[in-house]
Amino acid sequence: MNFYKQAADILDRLGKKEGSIKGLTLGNAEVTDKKRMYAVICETLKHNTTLSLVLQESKLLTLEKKLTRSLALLLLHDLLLQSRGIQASEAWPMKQAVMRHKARLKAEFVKAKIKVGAKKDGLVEGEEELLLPRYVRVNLLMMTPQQVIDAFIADKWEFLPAPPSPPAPPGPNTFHRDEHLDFMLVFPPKSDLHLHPLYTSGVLILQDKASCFPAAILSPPKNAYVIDGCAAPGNKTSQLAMGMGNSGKIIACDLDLRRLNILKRLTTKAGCTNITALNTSFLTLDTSEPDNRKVSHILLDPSCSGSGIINRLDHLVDAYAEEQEQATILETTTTGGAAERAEAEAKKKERLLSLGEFQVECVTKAMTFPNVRKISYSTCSIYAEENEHVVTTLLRNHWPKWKLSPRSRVLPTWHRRGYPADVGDIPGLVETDEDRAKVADCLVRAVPGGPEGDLMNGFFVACFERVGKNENPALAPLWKGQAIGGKRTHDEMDGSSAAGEDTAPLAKKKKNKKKKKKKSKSTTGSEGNDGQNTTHVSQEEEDAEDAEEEDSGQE
Ligand SMILES: C[S@@+](CC[C@H](N)C(=O)[O-])C[C@H]1O[C@@H](n2cnc3c(N)ncnc32)[C@H](O)[C@@H]1O
Repeated sequence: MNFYKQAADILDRLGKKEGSIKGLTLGNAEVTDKKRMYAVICETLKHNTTLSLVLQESKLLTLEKKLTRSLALLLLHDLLLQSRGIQASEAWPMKQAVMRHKARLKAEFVKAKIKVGAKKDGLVEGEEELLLPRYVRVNLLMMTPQQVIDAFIADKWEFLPAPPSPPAPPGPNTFHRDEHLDFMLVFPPKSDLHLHPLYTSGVLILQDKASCFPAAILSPPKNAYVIDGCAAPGNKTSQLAMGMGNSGKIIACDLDLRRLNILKRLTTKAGCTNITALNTSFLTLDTSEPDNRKVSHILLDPSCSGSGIINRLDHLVDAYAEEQEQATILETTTTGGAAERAEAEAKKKERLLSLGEFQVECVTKAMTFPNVRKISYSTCSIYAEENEHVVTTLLRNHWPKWKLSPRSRVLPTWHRRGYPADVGDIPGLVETDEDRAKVADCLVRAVPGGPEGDLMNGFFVACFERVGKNENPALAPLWKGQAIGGKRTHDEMDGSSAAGEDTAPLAKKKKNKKKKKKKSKSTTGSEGNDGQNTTHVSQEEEDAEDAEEEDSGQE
């Protein structure tokens, strides 16, 4: 099939949410030049607003009836943004259909750029994401934050003693430590550290701040047996290994082999030696297996809608899908449009409910491990259906055997908590607005973007703890009668719950409890970079892209 026709077909399928960019390009057996296809699709989506404006103002689709919207966007992309122009024979009627209007299209493009730029503070499309700071996790297995700070200062970067106030990304060539996570440094938006020797050697890990919350909250002690149930591409797994100083054992499960292979490469690069990667469903793990019986901590970051992600191409796909839908609706009658809209809404609701069911299933499975004491549950979704509603269902089904960790153990200084209005009633446990507020206070949320947002991706974390044998179930919901964010109650400190662990940032952890020493167990394997570098998307870039930013796991 003609390259552009195939690309147009992929754009149409993306618009109908029939797959992900990677799945439909890199993972598509019918595509011959996968890297070029991936690049063209990404670039067209990035410039979609401008190109759509050109399409609209030039009336190209009315003048050239044979062109479809997606094909026109792709051809406009190459005509207007690529120096080599449209890569097709001059005799191809679709190329001719566009070239007939070349002068008009170029003029509309100049106007569209100004219009789009003016709307977005002078930024061109796709760049608003770059207003987010570049968060960098220092890999404590290799260096201390201070060593990294010194290296950047020696490199002529200015170190700010405190984050800007009011919160904003650091200015050009300045950086600072994060105020909530000790191992995190914050750089200006657009900082490209991919070629920095500290990045290439595995010392710096480019990971969104919110994505560091779950492992920091779970905070398994040294020598623990831990499962990362939906682990790939592995940023949180490597953060767990870092916090545990490579002791104990982490079983990292993922259903998707391609993503699991990325996990192996990235955790090997990060110097992690206590990870066993399993290409299997977390839901089918045998809880009676000897290692699984020893598991005390489980991190669950299951597939979700990814609606909180703003610095990935996913949001461009969402915007494109929405625009496609609007374009279709405009072509229908008013009644038809309303019906289509209602259908789209219903589909979205259905999808969220089904994701919510899967997420409840994952945490429920985690609760069946005989010795598990603490489970962190997270999503990069902004929707209550995947967040507060999931937590409500789990508490409804499992209290008083399981409870929520109180705010004092769940990033106590983080300001953004769950939404009380989205916490559901649970007879005997959550019945009043006050109860709802207290449940919500145990939960962590991050609002995507800025300046009203938290300057990171949208995120949600809840932490469940098994109620200890000697605990009074009536006191189990720790928010009942307890000052939120205050000192630990006697009940929390009696050692029978999972409360014994501190939840301070991992870098600060200093324990003097006696611990049995265990040898580090198996590794992630020794797969190195497979060296398939190409002009557009190298393996390294793909891995980094997968791992740097959280994604919906729908790929
Ligand atoms: C949101 S992503 C995880 C991101 C990862 N925690 C990280 O920080 O890099 C969700 C992952 O869950 C995986 N997944 C979905 N269903 C699964 C299952 N039943 N068992 C194991 N993994 C699953 C997907 O393949 C996807 O890689």
